[in-house]
Amino acid sequence: MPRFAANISLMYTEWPFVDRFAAAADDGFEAVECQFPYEVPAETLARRREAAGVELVLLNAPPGPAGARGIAAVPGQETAFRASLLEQALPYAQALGCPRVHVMSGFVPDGRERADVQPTLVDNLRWAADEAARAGVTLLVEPLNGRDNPGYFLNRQDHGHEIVAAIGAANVAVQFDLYHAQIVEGDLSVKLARYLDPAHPTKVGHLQVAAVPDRGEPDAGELAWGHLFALIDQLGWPGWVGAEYRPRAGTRAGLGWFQPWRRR
Ligand SMILES: O=C(O)C(=O)[C@@H](O)CO
Ligand SMILES: [Mg+2]
Repeated sequence: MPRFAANISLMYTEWPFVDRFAAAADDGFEAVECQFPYEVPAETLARRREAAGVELVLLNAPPGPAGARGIAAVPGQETAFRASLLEQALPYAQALGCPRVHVMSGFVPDGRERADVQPTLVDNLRWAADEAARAGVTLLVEPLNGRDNPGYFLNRQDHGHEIVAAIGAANVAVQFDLYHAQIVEGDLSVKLARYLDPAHPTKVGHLQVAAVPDRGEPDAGELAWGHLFALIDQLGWPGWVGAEYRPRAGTRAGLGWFQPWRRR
């Protein structure tokens, strides 16, 4: 049965960030994920995570300068990218026992084409994969929809897998967020079956869900959640499914969808 991790950057915002591990644990989550944890010292978060008895299964590398959505595909930002990985993302992952780091590629700079900047992303991630392997971390690239993120470098699942193939490292994979994938390309059942197949040459390292179009709880909107969760189960997905949504009317009020999947 799918194992869900609460995204404590979008859920549990009624609590201060450090209290969200315990709030999620109280609701039966065995794991959480987060976006950018860097405002709180890693040691504080590690203590709070451990006290709550939940795993942290995913965090994001720093997004870069104000307004940026990552810098890994931005030519000229290589030094900043490497520093952010070595000084922030990997130390936080290690302190928190977090095995996955999502590296955001960023926006295609004005006047450039995707093809021009792709080598920057591939080179940065090849270098980063070696560093992450030493820390026992898998790096993820996530296609985001262009309606919420106009100009973002990576939008499609097949492009994510092309990037992972070009990097050619065992610890780089795609973060398959069904919310973004439905908006950009649809055909989710076929794509889940294709990319979660263990025989597929490039891997998915993490799944995420939210309703479309409102990015609320995975219990409404245009996707058939019963079908999708059963399919993820049938396909034998061994990983986590991040509940990365904005609660419509309070986190606890919206947890009805999770009750059949609670394991504690
Ligand atoms: O927006 C998403 O979807 C994510 O997974 C975030 O990590 C990007 O900030
Ligand atoms: Mg996501």
